[in-house]
Amino acid sequence: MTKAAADLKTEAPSVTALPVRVAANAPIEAHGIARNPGMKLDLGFLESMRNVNRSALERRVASLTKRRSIKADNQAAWLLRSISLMDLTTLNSNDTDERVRRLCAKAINPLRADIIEGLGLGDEKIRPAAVCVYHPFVATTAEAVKGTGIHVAAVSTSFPHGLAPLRTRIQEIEASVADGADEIDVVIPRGLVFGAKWQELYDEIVAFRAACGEAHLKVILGTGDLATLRNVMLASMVAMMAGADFVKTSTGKESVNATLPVGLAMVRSIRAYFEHTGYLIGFKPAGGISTAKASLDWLVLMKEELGRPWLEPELFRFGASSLLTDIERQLEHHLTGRYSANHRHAMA
Ligand SMILES: O=C[C@H](O)COP(=O)(O)O
Repeated sequence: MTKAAADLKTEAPSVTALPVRVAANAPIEAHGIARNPGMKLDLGFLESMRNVNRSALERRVASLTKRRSIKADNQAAWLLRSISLMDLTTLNSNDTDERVRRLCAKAINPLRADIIEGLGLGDEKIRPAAVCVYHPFVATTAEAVKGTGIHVAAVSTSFPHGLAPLRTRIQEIEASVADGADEIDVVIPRGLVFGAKWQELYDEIVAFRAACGEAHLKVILGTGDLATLRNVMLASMVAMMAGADFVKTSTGKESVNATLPVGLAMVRSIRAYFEHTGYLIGFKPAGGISTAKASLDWLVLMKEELGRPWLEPELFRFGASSLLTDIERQLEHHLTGRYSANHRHAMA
């Protein structure tokens, strides 16, 4: 077994090997993580959330990404982990069933045979956690990944702006679930945050969660639109109180997508919610994460701020359309010392 393959095993904590503090206090079930049931909207708790110190968050991010970088020797294992934490995404106006089928084929076999062999992965299946598509491609995706363990994620609720009537947005969720989506990424109407309409936002997300049924709910905040980090933290908290399984940064369509300081603000909200309720909420940075190095920075942030459980697909995902290409190139470089052209790592 090569070092990368061995590291993959040692770097692969299971949810049964959680840090004591979490295992002792949180409702971790034998077969996974207890689903967040949500709670009543607690405006007093929101009020008690302190103002966010942006420069302190930026300093923390700088120290995490500079001083706690992953050693070169371990990078291959961590990059393999980044693949397994990925929602491999296509959200383009020119998506077609054929493109989506090709993307699913890539998800099922994300690495070239020579890279798998070079890393000594043997039968170890390294695959993205989910394929993420628009509603019209849910059925195609569900059919293409059937039996592989890859989840089917649909962006929903009038993505990316969330401005259709509520009933329409709920029907969209129901339609995606009926077509085979087991994860639903909803967007919030940003105006509800600007207007501090927390009750309305909470009620909408509760309705989204009900429409999801067993499908897991990821709530996209559109953080690049939210103007302040305090808005980001408050919107994250309302989403979790309303029963979100994950909070997600961005649609990939805002002018500013996932940034580490915003991610840190959301991660701190996840910690506050955990301390308040005992429930572990997932985090999905998405939009503009396209380099292997960026993915490692996010993993360092998660490990240092929330701990090992958030390096599992149950609690962490990258939403990314082109990250896999760069990771494959970096793995090839790790093996050969050379970079190949992007076209050798075709996506779809
Ligand atoms: O949810 C995922 C994002 O839309 C993907 O954004 P990206 O194309 O910038 O990777």
